[in-house]
Amino acid sequence: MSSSDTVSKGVEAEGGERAGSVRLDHVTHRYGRGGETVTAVGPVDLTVPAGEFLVLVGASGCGKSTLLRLIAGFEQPTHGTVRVSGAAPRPGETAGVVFQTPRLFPWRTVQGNIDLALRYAGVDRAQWPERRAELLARVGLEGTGKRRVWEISGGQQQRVAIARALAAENPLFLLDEPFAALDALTRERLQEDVRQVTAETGRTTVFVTHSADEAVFLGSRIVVLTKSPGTVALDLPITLPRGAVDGEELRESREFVDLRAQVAHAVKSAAAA
Ligand SMILES: Nc1ncnc2c1ncn2[C@@H]1O[C@H](COP(=O)(O)OP(=O)(O)OP(=O)(O)O)[C@@H](O)[C@H]1O
Repeated sequence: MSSSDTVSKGVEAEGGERAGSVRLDHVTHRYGRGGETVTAVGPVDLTVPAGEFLVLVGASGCGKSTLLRLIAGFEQPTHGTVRVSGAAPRPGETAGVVFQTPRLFPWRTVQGNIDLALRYAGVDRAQWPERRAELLARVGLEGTGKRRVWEISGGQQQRVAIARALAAENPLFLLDEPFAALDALTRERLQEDVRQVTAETGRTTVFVTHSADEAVFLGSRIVVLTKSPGTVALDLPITLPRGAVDGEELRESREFVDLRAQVAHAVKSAAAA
């Protein structure tokens, strides 16, 4: 692992907060103005310590993406405050973000997409080849740099999106249902990759999903939201082993199966309440 990989370990940010920590104080978000408004989330109080892998789970429309967008700084809370590393989040700077679809530049090559992210992150051009190779290797895409985006599969495109989000080395990594459109096998493979990447780099991660299985496999903590406007229905630490593990073995373990059932039940109850 290169020194640049350990992005958040021991780094202090504003106000003595550790880089990558997230804090939501009494956050509510309402879309629209005047007569037509939708309260999407809140009130939510949530503290995510640096290095944690938090998974937000809940029924469709409960406000998961809205919470993620608030943490990324894409939206401002209607009430309350959001802090990342002790400061207000800045869109495009605070976090690496991966969306449900890869959102790559289709006319560029794989490496062209990565290079754009490196440029945006202010990485010295002389370092691009090394950093690019490192990022592509990290997501298992060695040797694909010169291919066009349309010449690689959907799963590979999402790997490029992950590499791009890691390029800036921010201590916070946000993923909004990144594997929802992929087949089951690719999805499981990418889950293992994300689990490994985040464990190795120590990044704080907030991951949105509908899937109890995905949540338990990935998270060191799971927050289940109530139906809209989403509030915290369940806040559950996950104590499964986090290092290098055999994914299949983990999924078959008694503890995993029990936790998955507990989370699935909580999601169902929260949606019905
Ligand atoms: N830009 C917007 N303008 C108005 N309402 C919005 C907007 N974005 C989301 N909403 C509404 O806010 C609520 C929460 O939406 P959000 O997308 O955060 O939920 P979600 O849990 O991520 O849903 P899904 O799992 O279906 O993606 C929903 O009622 C949705 O219709």
